[in-house]
Amino acid sequence: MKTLSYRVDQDRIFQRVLELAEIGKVGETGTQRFALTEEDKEAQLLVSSWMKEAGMCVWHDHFGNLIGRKEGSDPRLPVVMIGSHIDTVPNGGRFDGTVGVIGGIEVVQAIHEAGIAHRHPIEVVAFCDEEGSRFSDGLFGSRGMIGKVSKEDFLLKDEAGVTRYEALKSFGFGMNPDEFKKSVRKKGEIKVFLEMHIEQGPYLEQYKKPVGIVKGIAGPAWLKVQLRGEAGHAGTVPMSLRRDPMTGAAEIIKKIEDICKGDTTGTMVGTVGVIEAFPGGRNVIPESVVFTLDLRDIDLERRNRALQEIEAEIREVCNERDLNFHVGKLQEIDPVHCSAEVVQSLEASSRELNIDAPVMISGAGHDAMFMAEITEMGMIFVRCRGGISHNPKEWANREDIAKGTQVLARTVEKYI
Ligand SMILES: CSCC[C@H](NC(N)=O)C(=O)O
Ligand SMILES: [Mn+2]
Repeated sequence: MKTLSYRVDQDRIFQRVLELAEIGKVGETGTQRFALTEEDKEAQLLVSSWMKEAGMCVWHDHFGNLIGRKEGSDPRLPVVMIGSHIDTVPNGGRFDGTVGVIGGIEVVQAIHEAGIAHRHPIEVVAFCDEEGSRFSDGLFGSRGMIGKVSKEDFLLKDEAGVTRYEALKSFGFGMNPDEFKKSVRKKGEIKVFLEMHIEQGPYLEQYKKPVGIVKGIAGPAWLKVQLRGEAGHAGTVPMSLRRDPMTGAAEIIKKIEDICKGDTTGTMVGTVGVIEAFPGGRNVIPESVVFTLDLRDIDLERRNRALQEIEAEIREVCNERDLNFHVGKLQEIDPVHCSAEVVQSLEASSRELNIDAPVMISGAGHDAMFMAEITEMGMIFVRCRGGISHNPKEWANREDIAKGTQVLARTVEKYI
């Protein structure tokens, strides 16, 4: 069946992924592009040029989302939207997010170059600040697009003390956070949201499949735990007299690992990615220690029970060690299920293309989680080597990315 999927240019996709990765390059194969930075601006200009080449008009909404739109025969019809992100984690890889934006542009470019008529408008979105690397809460652009961003979200500060509001206000491209309400999309405005993304886990490689179809996305809870004891001289204070928040943190972090490892389903994961000590002297018992916790599960009840267990452990360890503590919630996102109808449509597209794509769960979070609140949502996964992600070693091969884009194209064809 000669469908749009045959027009996907795998070399053009792969070259664009590698070209984009040169912006914010770290070492040989790493990338670091935090939201609303100079690197992000350079990347947005490059991606905008590809969107225009694909026949789209391009603009930024007031949440900093980069949007390309190709009109159909009836502009009043709801949008067929494809999206992901181009911002990264610190010292990240080259494929996380970019594969979905570049793959989406490729689908529209194939339609444009083939002169394929379609009724619905198509939009490709590079969502702002998906990773939350700069302002410590993620999925900002997609949360904003569905109207779930508060004024406080604009006041979050980066390490230099710059607020997200100031970063948006000064980024250019006509965006203005004072008018963010104008950029909110309502239920009914979008017919379907599709996101293609590297799996960022080992499942597809383990089962030797190039592509997967997502049926559910685990929900992340992000916490900031602060422990306070008493600073002292590393050489003179006997161990029995110390109120050391670092050893308290070590005991708590080990208990977090035990709680997560104790989950027999294997879907509960907990990560302490950042830990800082004040004042941070090698011969000073710290006065305070701050660490982050990223706790996820596909089952909301199980995740919240684990959170309660962890908070009880924090209380117990701090009582025993005479430490003060504060647990702050940075973000809590519920797990979501993908639209059954879209999952079936993606499965049918894979079958029609003779691609054996298993249905699976996503441990990583995605912009699709929030888009599911206002429209039917589906996700396509692309195999990545060793399941490695959030790491300069991240890699997906051009054939697998092309297969994922073909499934995306075949499915988009059914909706436009
Ligand atoms: C929950 S906000 C951060 C989203 C990020 N997403 C990906 N795909 O890496 C993650 O899963 O860590
Ligand atoms: Mn990521």
